[in-house]
Amino acid sequence: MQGATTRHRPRLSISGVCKEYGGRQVLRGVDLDVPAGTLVGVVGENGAGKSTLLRIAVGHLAPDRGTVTRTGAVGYCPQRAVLNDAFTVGQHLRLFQMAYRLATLERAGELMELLALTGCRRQRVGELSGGTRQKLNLLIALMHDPQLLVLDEPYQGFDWDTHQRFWTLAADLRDQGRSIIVVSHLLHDLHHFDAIAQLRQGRLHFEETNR
Ligand SMILES: Nc1ncnc2c1ncn2[C@@H]1O[C@H](COP(=O)(O)OP(=O)(O)OP(=O)(O)O)[C@@H](O)[C@H]1O
Repeated sequence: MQGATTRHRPRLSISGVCKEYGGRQVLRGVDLDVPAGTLVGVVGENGAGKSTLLRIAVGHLAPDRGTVTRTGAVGYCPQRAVLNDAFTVGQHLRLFQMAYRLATLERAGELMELLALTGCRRQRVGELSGGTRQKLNLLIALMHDPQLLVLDEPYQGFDWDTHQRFWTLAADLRDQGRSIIVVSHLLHDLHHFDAIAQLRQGRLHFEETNR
């Protein structure tokens, strides 16, 4: 949260970030600090620049100006899942186990249970429903238990029970001290956030919530 507490050193600190595409300015000086134990919502109209901001936050895209500082491991759930249709769910888990250098898939197994994915382990990703693909996309972002979670509309296509379980999980992770950013379009989800950052005309406008 901008101007928020200095209790904790922010896990993510974005300062004066600007980005344009082909002469069109999308971000015009964005500042955002996300301390440990904070769940921040980023909202805004379609095309406001939310995904652009998150891609810059995780280092997938370079800003034209401004700085981004991150500490600790990052878990990024992109808006569009980057999965290989020919591989099974289990093969994805083993691939990311190597990429994250995890000794075991214990945490992935817990998340599989929580997201009701356990029965899909042997299925090829190309055969999964949209919501189930999205569960795997989220699981891959969380399976290494990162300190900073950057989640771009992570519950697209989730059924209501899974949607509710996602918010319980997000609150637990926040309470354990993780820093979490979630892009959301759903008005009925805004009460879950500690702060809401609205992206308007290339700048973030902050609202505290009653949480
Ligand atoms: N690689 C790119 N090249 C050119 N323009 C882009 C590129 N990526 C995004 N844009 C444009 O930048 C603007 C912001 O896009 P972005 O995807 O960040 O918005 P968003 O707020 O996440 O939108 P949505 O709510 O629809 O997901 C849009 O006008 C989009 O067309």
